[in-house]
Amino acid sequence: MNTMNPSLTNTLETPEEEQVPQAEATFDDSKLEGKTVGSPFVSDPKFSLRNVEVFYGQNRAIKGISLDIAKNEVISFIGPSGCGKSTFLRCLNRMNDSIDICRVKGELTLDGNDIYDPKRDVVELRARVGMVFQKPNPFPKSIYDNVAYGPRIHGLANRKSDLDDIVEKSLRGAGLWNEVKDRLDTTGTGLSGGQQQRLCIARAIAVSPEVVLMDEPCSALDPIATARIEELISELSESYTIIIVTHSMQQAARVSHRTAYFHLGHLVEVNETNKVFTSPEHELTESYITGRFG
Ligand SMILES: Nc1ncnc2c1ncn2[C@@H]1O[C@H](COP(=O)(O)OP(=O)(O)OP(=O)(O)O)[C@@H](O)[C@H]1O
Repeated sequence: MNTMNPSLTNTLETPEEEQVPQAEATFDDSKLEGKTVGSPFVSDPKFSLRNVEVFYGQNRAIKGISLDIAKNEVISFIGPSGCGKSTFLRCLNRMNDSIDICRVKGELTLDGNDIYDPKRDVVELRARVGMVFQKPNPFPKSIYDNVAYGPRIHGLANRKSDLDDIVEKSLRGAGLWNEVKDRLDTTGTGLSGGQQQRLCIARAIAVSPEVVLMDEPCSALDPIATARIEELISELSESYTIIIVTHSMQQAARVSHRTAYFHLGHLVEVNETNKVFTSPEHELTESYITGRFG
């Protein structure tokens, strides 16, 4: 595709450190609003998200995004730094609630029910929609207690043997059981970075979520640990809907069914991952995946 907007092309030829500010200054992004190209909608969505806007004080960080996410889908969110990927992800289990200046508008439903209903039990929502963060963040507790924590507070096990089963099943699901089964009472923070991230995945799946949100889950990991987590994502997608924010286009290409490209708070394109990386529909997607900015 060689139909770059001339003002954008000029911007992209500026020195690297000036690219992003100049792109934002010269590129009129208002024409992107509500104009997502590709296939943002599905027939039987797990999440239905319509006209979503997110404000931090006066700053409109998400600008009227509409998207469906299917059951058992793996979808990647990609785009330049600051384009709103994490903000949009955090709307899905109301993690933004903890930020005082943050306001979310629009219609966001999970299985047809309003995520932002004031009567909604947010603890229950976050059990259904779990989250794995960029930096592995195990509790300073034993490996066993890290995984048992959620099932205990949600009352998922009446007997110790039930809890033992959940811990084993979750650690197996996260591909960590064989490495830790003989030291479950040692501290989770003593594991390697990749093991800690798998422990956090075990902790997330221990409460039987339906969805797992992953915000750059491999950015602190080496290539071997990253490969292990990516394998795990493929395995987990048989049981869970997975939404992953990533800066690695190779990772998005390897793990996801669809890929969503964000730009300056807009959702520019959503398509089958293969299409996004081989024949993107939007010139901004093409510019990003070919490394012209971002
Ligand atoms: N807690 C916050 N308070 C105020 N503004 C915020 C907050 N978090 C994010 N923002 C702003 O919202 C916009 C989107 O940020 P966000 O972190 O969602 O982008 P991102 O695409 O995930 O970026 P990155 O790839 O760098 O993590 C940015 O302008 C950012 O400065």
